Amino acid sequence: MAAPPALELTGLVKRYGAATAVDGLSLTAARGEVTALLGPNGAGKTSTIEICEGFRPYDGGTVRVLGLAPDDRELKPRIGVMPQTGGVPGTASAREFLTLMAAFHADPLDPAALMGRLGLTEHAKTPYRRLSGGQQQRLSLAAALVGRPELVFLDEPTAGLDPQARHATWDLVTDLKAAGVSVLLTTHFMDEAEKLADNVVIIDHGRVVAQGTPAELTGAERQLRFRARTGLGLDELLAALPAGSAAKESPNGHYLIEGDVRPELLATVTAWCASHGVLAEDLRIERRTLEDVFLELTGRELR
Ligand SMILES: Nc1ncnc2c1ncn2[C@@H]1O[C@H](COP(=O)(O)OP(=O)(O)OP(=O)(O)O)[C@@H](O)[C@H]1O
Repeated sequence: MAAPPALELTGLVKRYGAATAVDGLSLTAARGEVTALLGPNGAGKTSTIEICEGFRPYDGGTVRVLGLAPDDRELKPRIGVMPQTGGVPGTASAREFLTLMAAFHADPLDPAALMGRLGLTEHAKTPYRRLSGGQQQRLSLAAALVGRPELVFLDEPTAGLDPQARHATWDLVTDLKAAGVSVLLTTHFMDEAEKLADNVVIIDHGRVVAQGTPAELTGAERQLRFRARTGLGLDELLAALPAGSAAKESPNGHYLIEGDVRPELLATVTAWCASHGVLAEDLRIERRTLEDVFLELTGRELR
């Protein structure tokens, strides 16, 4: 029988008092893939991931992690968890903490090698509370990986990291995937999701608003975008554009022209703007980004 997916959530509901943080969320994360939960602050990403880790009760739906219930004791040694903050005693050094974590596992990675990989060797004896934010983050990541987990949960693994540490973390996630490890990560950096994820699940208000590979979500077509005052009448512009083009304002003040984006189309748009006294700000031709997808789906910016 085929191994169950890394994660299978159906109709997940989580309430905090009267507020519904996760509102019927369903998703499947395949084994050996990197799945990114992408969404703005408060979308329900942390609640979802903590439910999967077995740290939070939930109010409805079903949750299967490697085919098991999240509170199944058999699951603990098979998953690695990097929380958003905390989890390490302030007085423990990186070496002490990782050695302790390694002792809980049957076949752990070598803590010294892992610290080397994550640039923590120099700080091996420093108490956790004296480490910088980025170093604390990397220690949490090391702790999540030391037990050679089959599935790793990374909650905003690069929040607050400098670009170098960010790229080192990305390399590590790529290596995990190459080693066959399944990864579920949360992020509000769309470039992170685009770079790392096989499967992106865009979440807003506790619901899945879109999911697919980055390429499926963004599509291959080029488009033209600009910002200008709200309420430009687009019918006349559309009439001047080649057949099959589309022009819309969504959300207010953000204009999107879709179609066969060639030099002539750009010239038509800029000429129309000039004749209407419109300064097209941030005019750009590009492929859609996940940020654009989010904006179109929700009418809001991701950050
Ligand atoms: N323990 C709690 N008690 C009450 N409300 C909570 C609690 N934890 C989260 N919430 C609320 O639930 C909603 C979802 O929060 P959650 O942390 O899951 O979102 P998130 O997508 O991870 O956001 P962020 O990117 O800011 O971490 C938010 O409105 C938040 O204020």
